[in-house]
Amino acid sequence: MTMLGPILAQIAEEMAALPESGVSADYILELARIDPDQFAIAVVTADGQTFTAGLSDTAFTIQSVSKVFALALSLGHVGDALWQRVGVEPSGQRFDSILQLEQERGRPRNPFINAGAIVVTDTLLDGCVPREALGGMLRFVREAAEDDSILIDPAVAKSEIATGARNFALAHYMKSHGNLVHAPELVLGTYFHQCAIEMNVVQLARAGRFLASLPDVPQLVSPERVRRINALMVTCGHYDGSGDFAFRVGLPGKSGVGGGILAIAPGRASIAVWSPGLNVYGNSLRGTVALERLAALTGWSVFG
Ligand SMILES: NC(=O)CC[C@H](N)C(=O)O
Repeated sequence: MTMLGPILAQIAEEMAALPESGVSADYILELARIDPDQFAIAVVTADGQTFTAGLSDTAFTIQSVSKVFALALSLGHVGDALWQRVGVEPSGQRFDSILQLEQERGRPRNPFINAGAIVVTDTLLDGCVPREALGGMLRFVREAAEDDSILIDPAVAKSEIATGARNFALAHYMKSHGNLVHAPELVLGTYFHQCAIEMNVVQLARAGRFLASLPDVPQLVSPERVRRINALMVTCGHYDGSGDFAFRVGLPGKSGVGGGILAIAPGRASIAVWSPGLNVYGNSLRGTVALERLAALTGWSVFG
């Protein structure tokens, strides 16, 4: 799409002029001190072109966007057996809620809330130590992005361990129901490091190409699994804000509390946005508005 350059420039300008930018995540100290007004967007299209606007060189931790890559990897390891331990329904609750876990006997609603992602990471530790599991995860995203420079930010992982009491509560609760095989400390150590994978928007958009089924990119997952991951991104990718995101944007998407969002226009483009200020659901405020504008200006909504 030839007009994409000017469209992205226009969106970046509009985002800078928005009266509000939201608040950076406050429960992870390393994220709390990041300026919430920053903004970047990158779009990789089916013909292999990359378009950007804003701070497209600035790296951020992908946080919960990593749940998409972890899910793809886990399905490769354990296949559909995963769905015995994790559901495929939206939770309608905050990303770190413990509420449904007791009612549903330690089986998380879906793989994109924290509890579900912790189970997914547990499966990645079968037969290996955390270092190896993280190595496998990094290899996967590097291969997806065709970029070996992608790394983990250890300071953010460490900072999250320091304030991770809620995630420890979720892990221990699931362990009590037999839905965690490995020790909570090992699973969460791995999970926090996977959340601290650092990328800029170009790297993230490239890493998402396999989900958009773009031609001539590494196809790391079968078409059937790509379809299902996209379905879960629509229904669960933004926690209790998933309905709002589908309504406003109309693309499969996954957000992270670092302010990144990966959005997929199937067959057309892989899109990454970043703006650290969050809305009430804990999803990037300007990132969501930017995607809403992009979908409106391109007509890329999957709902026509
Ligand atoms: N929404 C998110 O991005 C949450 C990820 C974050 N690492 C956490 O576990 O709290």
